Amino acid sequence: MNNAQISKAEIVSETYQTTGFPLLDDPKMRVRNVDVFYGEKQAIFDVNLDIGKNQVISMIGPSGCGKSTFLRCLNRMNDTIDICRVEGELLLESQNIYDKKIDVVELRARVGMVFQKPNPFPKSIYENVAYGARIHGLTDNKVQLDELVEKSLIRCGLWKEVKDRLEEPATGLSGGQQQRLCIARAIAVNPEVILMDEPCSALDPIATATVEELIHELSENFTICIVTHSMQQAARVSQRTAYFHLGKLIEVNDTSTVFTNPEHKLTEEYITGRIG
Ligand SMILES: Nc1ncnc2c1ncn2[C@@H]1O[C@H](COP(=O)(O)OP(=O)(O)OP(=O)(O)O)[C@@H](O)[C@H]1O
Repeated sequence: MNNAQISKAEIVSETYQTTGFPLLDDPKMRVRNVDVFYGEKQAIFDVNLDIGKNQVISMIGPSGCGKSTFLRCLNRMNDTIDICRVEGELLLESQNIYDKKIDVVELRARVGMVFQKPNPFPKSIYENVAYGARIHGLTDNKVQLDELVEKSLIRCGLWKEVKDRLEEPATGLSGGQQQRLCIARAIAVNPEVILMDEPCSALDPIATATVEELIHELSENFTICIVTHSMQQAARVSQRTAYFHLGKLIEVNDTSTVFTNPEHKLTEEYITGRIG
């Protein structure tokens, strides 16, 4: 066992009684005592959370409560912000993703990310999907790469719409198509977890419905963490919901429980519209 791993005994010895928060059997990711700082200012306070395998978990809460900051911890995207410092333990399976030995490029292939605004590369539709597979050496030849591009686009429901224009610039697609292309790009490298930061906020209701359906389908094979401002969206797409307030994780539970029978007064105030 190297330093990047915590022992099985340590994990097994955790219980709701010793931790004070709900634990899952065999979670995909474990977050323990995580604090995040921007310079002197603390944005996340002692967050503990288990993220279930092949589940969708939503992060909700008022603007500025730290949802995106927390999401970005899960694939070390915060490393790209100079003044940001993350403390605590974040495990993917049993590997500490903040260990010095971790290759961040590899980590971000395992824990992919889809952003608020669709951000295709200024390249062709084909190249957008093929790019990651190429840099990670996932295919041996052009035929395999073509197959991977096709499979990824089919999984995102985009193949029929783009198969005759694969060499055209991705920026020529509609916003909703671009976002599905970004999801195809993320899944082409076969990630285990996909992080989505308000993936539908720039989309119209029809494109939103398509992406939500896609999230539902993808959750059969991937673990998905989604930040959303829309409680309806959280209710539609996720099995679990985490409510954040002023940098603290106030409550995490089955989505239906959070929305119908929240444990904490702050959660109730938020879902009933008294905190905005
Ligand atoms: N790059 C940064 N530098 C300094 N402070 C930041 C930075 N990014 C976020 N913050 C601060 O961290 C806190 C949490 O912000 P964050 O964007 O994570 O919240 P959020 O819940 O995702 O908000 P929103 O719903 O408005 O997107 C806020 O006080 C914000 O001002």
